[in-house]
Amino acid sequence: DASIRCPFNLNCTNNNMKIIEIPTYPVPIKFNISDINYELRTIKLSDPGNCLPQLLLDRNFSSNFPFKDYHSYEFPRQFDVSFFNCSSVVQLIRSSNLMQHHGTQDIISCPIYVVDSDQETIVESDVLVYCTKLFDRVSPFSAYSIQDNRLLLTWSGTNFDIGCLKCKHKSKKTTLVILFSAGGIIGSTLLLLVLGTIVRIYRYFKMKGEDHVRIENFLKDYKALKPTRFSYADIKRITNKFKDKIGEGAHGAVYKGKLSSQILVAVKMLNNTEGDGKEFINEVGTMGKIHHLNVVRLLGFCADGFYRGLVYDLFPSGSLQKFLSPPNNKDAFLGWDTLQQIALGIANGIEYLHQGCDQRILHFDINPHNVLLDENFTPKITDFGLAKMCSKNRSTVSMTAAKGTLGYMAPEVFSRNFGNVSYKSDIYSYGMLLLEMVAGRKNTNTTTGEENLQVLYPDWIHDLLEGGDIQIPIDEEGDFRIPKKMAIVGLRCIQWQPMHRPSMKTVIQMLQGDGDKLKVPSNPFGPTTSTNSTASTVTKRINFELEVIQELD
Ligand SMILES: Nc1ncnc2c1ncn2[C@@H]1O[C@H](COP(=O)(O)OP(=O)(O)OP(=O)(O)O)[C@@H](O)[C@H]1O
Repeated sequence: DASIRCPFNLNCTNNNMKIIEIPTYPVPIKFNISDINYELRTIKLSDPGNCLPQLLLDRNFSSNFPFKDYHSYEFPRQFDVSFFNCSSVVQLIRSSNLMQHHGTQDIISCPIYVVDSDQETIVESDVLVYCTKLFDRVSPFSAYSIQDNRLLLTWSGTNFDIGCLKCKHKSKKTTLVILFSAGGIIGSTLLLLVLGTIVRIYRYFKMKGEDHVRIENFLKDYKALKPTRFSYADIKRITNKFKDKIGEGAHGAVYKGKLSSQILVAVKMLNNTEGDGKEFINEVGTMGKIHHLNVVRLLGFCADGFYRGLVYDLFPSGSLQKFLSPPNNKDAFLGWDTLQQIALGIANGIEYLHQGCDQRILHFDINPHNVLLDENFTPKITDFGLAKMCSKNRSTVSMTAAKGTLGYMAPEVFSRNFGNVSYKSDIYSYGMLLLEMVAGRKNTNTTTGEENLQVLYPDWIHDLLEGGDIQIPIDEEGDFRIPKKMAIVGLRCIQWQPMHRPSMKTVIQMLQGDGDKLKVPSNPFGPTTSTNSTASTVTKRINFELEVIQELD
């Protein structure tokens, strides 16, 4: 009766064995049926693998188990049994050559032994000399039945009858006719279903695969985003004992190195005698938070005793300074399109520092040494030792010391007479950098010796813009539009009054436009101004004390 759920399945094997499959946890259990006696209501079961204890070892029998042990008198009766692992016996017997005498083949194929838990010894023959107890169990079968591989079970309720029948096969012809008529429809439906399922499974695993890759990449990036702390020993290993020096800055030497992940890095070791570590804290604190295409990534740092180091991505092309080519050096000239892209990249980086983070970051040392270029000439702003974080709501910052590099330092940073220190001070430095990119040379006069360098107002730019005879690097196309645009933007950025300088957002818009409508700002020194009439002072980065300026814009 289809409405009655059968608590077991019966099957026949090819060699006429009757198999009963009964649900158990975690997988169903299968027995051979050796005999059924309807008068006594007994069924004899055995393990096809001839190792019933092993078969029962991992199974749990629910209360719905359809049979009970014939040896039990009340229902439901449970037996306390103990399982033993006697596999070590086999080795013992093997080594003592007792195996053949005692026919130990059965023991080898079935090393698990079951006894009633209250039985004191399990040694029944001299074959079993040593076993390890596995565990005690409550079992629906007695130890005696299990160990004999013969379960004699009984049932309550209606009788059932089983036997193995030979299935009659229909003739091939009939089968073909049926197959052709019904199979046409069913087959195509099935085919569609199968195809649909395959596509779904494929999509599912593809999506899962993509998810997995996405998560892995995210975790990798997330890990990489946080700067790692290295010990001095790590740094020595990374730089191969400081073997390859690639440069020297005001605060220490820079070495080439390699992380274990094969990533090439630049390691800047700060002079440990210098300062109170403020620049180090500044750089790690600021750069650890910044992630932008146009800002160098701080991969890690070292603060180990007196040693302080910073680990960055390596940019083998070096700094932008190397690519500021004088007009007569055509080989070093990058071309105006590339220079414009570099200018835009730096502007984007500064805009991000000014607007893109929770707090506004003022760099205070934008200059061509502090812009590194990757292999695609993508600029990366670096050197955050002088950077300052401030609230975006405040337009000005207080400052106890002038800081920056001369030639790029805004007048208000140099002297309070020129106005308030603010994000506009970075705009000034950027403007100077732009003009140097146009001219292919520095806006400082080195002819008077290093100790007496002069900062020049680039009034030659006005000559250029007014069509004067001024030398700038020339492209193959001889197109002056880009250098002209960059020059006008540069001039607007270096206005003396911070309020007359544009924001980085405007700078980016101006650089992205074709520049036709850009107005040239007036020359603050007038047409008669000599290049030597502007402020001059020492060239190195200066850091002398000034009054605290608490200005409001
Ligand atoms: N991440 C880097 N990849 C490749 N070269 C680098 C890297 N960082 C610095 N350098 C090179 O190392 C040299 C020294 O750099 P560093 O930033 O210490 O000094 P600087 O910017 O030239 O001067 P200062 O520290 O006074 O501003 C420079 O020539 C620079 O090109």
